[in-house]
Amino acid sequence: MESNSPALLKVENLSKKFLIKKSLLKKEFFKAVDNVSFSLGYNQVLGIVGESGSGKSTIGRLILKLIKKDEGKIEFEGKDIYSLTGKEEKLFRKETSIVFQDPKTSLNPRFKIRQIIEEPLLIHGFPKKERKERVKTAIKDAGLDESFLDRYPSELSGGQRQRVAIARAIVLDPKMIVADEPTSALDVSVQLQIINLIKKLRTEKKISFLFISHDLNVVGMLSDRILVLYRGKIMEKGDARDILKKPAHPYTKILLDSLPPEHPKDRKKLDYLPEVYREEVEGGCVFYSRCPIATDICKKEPQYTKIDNREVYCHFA
Ligand SMILES: Nc1ncnc2c1ncn2[C@@H]1O[C@H](COP(=O)(O)OP(=O)(O)OP(=O)(O)O)[C@@H](O)[C@H]1O
Repeated sequence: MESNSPALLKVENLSKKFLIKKSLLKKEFFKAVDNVSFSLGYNQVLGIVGESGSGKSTIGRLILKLIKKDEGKIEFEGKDIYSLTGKEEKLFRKETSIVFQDPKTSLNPRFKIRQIIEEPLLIHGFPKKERKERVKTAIKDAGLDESFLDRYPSELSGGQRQRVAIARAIVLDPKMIVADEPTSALDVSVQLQIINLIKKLRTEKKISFLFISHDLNVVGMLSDRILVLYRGKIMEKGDARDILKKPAHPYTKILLDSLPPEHPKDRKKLDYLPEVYREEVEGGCVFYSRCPIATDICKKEPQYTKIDNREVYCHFA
């Protein structure tokens, strides 16, 4: 079930496959995103969680039109993003932005911080005076003082660099930011600072975030709703607190149980879970081979079951 607030972003049946092998006789594709639907409300944080390769970044890139979808529909403020042209397209680019995992590689090392933050304003044709003001405001809003503007990325710590990446992402006053593993390259204490900064921007600037992470603990700290992804498919989506308190899908349970033991005391670590229990079955549940509770019924693909405020891809939900 989606939230009751009107959607800023609405994604319906989104799919994307990548060509992985091509020979004279046939082409082989890999389904990175498989029939995914969700929405993101105004001033909300939606967490997308799943292990490496589950399709999280591909979803992020699809909704920002950085890559092309194969199937499905993506609406931003009620408009199909693939039908935008001219001014509307430009506005969409202005109102959406991205923060990547590693600020070391995402910031141009030859640019001063001032130039890095100013670049989107130049692209969008802002006059000089306004550019200057906006750059100052953005760096302050990202929690750094103006003295950083004359430095280079190499002179900054990892956390400071990520603040610069965030300043650049907010400088055009976007409505939505895709934050793709923004804390994964940082130490735990710095991670918390960045999470708090995102919370602040959401509250004070009313920015919605699509927060992508492999770490359910991190996602749980700031998301209103969570979408759990496995091999491109949604396993479970719903209210963050509900999911963290009572995960309904066996995969979500594994993600929760594999969090460090100092998190809720009663979590036992499922070290005994083998990676693969059984052979995959074509046309069956995508989690079949790794599911601790699968039975023969799981050789058939499950439908999404709606329970309370949640949708779960499991025969046993
Ligand atoms: N351009 C591409 N060509 C071929 N395969 C791709 C391409 N981009 C992504 N993939 C594959 O699609 C799958 C999903 O990748 P994606 O980066 O979305 O996963 P992820 O959940 O974000 O994981 P990670 O955190 O490791 O990036 C992976 O198996 C990846 O190898």
